[in-house]
This record gives sequence, C-alpha cells and structure tokens, in this order.
Amino acid sequence: MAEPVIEARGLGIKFAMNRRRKRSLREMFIHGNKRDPNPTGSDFWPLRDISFEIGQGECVGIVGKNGTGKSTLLKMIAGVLIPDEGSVEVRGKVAPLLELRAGFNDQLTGRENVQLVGSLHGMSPKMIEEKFDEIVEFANIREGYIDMPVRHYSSGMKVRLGFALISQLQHPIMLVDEVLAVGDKAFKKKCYDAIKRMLADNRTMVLVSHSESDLKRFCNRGLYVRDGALVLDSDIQSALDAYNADVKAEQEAKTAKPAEEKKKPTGEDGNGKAA
Ligand SMILES: Nc1ncnc2c1ncn2[C@@H]1O[C@H](COP(=O)(O)OP(=O)(O)OP(=O)(O)O)[C@@H](O)[C@H]1O
Repeated sequence: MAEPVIEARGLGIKFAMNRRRKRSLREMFIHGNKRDPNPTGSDFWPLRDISFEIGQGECVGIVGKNGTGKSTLLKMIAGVLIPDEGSVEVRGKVAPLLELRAGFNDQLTGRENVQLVGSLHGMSPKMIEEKFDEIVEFANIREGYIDMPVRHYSSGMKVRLGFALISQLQHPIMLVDEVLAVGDKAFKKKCYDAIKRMLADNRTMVLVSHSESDLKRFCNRGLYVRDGALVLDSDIQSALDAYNADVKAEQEAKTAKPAEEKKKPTGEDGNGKAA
C-alpha cells in the first residue's frame, strides 16, 4: 500500500483553562519558545489519543458537535498548533483553507495581502501576477477595493479573497475549515467547482463542516470526534448517522429530564421528605 499522506499517531493537545490561551507558532517565534505563559492553573485536553491515516486522493470529513476539537485537529495537521502528545506526519505541502481572515494583515491592501500571503505559501511573484486578476474576480471584490486596506473589507470579502488565493495553490493537501459556509449562492458554486477541480487532480482533502450536504458532496470517508476522542472512522454516511443518533439521544435525554422533575411533589425534596 502507498504511504499515507497524513498519519496521526496518538495525537493529543492540552489547553490551559482560565488563563492565556496557548501560544501559536507565530507567537512562540516572537515571545520565545515557551509554550505555556502561565504554568499554574488547570489544563484540559480537547483531543486525546487520536490515530488515523489518510491516503492520497482521499477526501475525509471531520464530524462532531461544536467545541469537540475539529478545528484544533485541522490546525495540528496544518502545523499551526503543536501536539502535546503523539505525532502527526504530513507528506506534502498543505494549502490551509482555515481562518482565512486571520492570514491577512488589516493595514495592507487586498493587493499587498495577496502578494504577501501568496509568497508565504510559495507562489512566485510571476505566478501571483499571472493569477491576480483571476483571484480578484473569483473573490468578487468590488471595483477600487483591491487597493484599499483590508480593514475596510467586510468579513465576507476577506474570506472570499482568502479562498480565491489559497485555492490557486498547487499543494497536494487541502485542509478546509467551514469556509464553504460563507458567501452567497453564486460564490458557493464557484467554491464547489474549485474544490472539485482540485480533487480531480488526485489531491487529498480534510474538510470540517457542519453542513451534511457539503460533507456528502465531497467526502468518501468520515471521522467522528466525540468528547475529544475519535469514536468512528468509516464511510461519511455512517459517521453522520452515528453523530445524528448521538445528537438525537442527547436531545431526548434533555427533554425527558424536566418532565421527570415536574413529576416531583412540590414542597418535598424528591425523597418523599419535606424540604
Ligand atoms: N488556542 C486555544 N486555547 C485554549 N482553548 C482553545 C484554543 N483553541 C480552541 N480551544 C478550545 O478547545 C476546544 C475545541 O475547540 P475547536 O475550535 O477545535 O472545536 P470545534 O469542534 O472546531 O468547534 P466548532 O464546531 O464550534 O467550530 C473548545 O473547547 C475551545 O474553546
């Protein structure tokens, strides 16, 4: 079997509670390599003991409730966050379609940001120049705005410009976090076409989305993350079914609880004794 392009082994990360958030790689570069600015206080592990392999050409969806660590997992694959346990090996360059707005500098113009972020991702000045008009058109940036600082852009404009730029990268691995949720119908259609084109090139994609239709549209495999653990690695439909079954059971348990409480006789503590 060909070597996997993404290989996670016993991956885990901890965050500090009630204190400064963990430093990103960029912040570590600025402030020194101390990961933890305040070592007192409790830690929590949003993810622990996560292992999987992803082969070339696979499109894998990550499924789970809000706050279960899906974005954190993607960031560890992207190398933006460093795991505290285990390891993740990524064989090939990564096009990260995550937190696109964060990649741009608000003081720089759209044009300058495209040049800067494009070159940081390995695009040559010639390639940026060749693709520039296509990127601006794809992002649907209104006349004149491309030479304004991006602080004047709406959040949608920034995300669209980020997607237009990153989707031009020829990198073999794409990490996509919820970016398909932004934009109107026409923009979504352009994104779908761009992703389809990239996948047709036998590239590998990991997609985080709350949209079942987006997950089913692209993914052939699903990783279901629950309470910080990888509970199912299967075809996408089975992963979604397991997730939906858990959500339903949780909702039923919630609605059953108040009904039981109502049954308790008033003025008593539930053990039959007066309060
Ligand atoms: N840099 C950080 N420092 C501290 N805690 C963090 C940091 N990033 C994420 N968390 C916490 O880790 C947990 C997982 O967050 P994450 O954003 O990965 O979840 P998610 O599954 O992507 O959620 P959603 O579906 O809402 O986007 C959350 O409890 C979040 O508050």
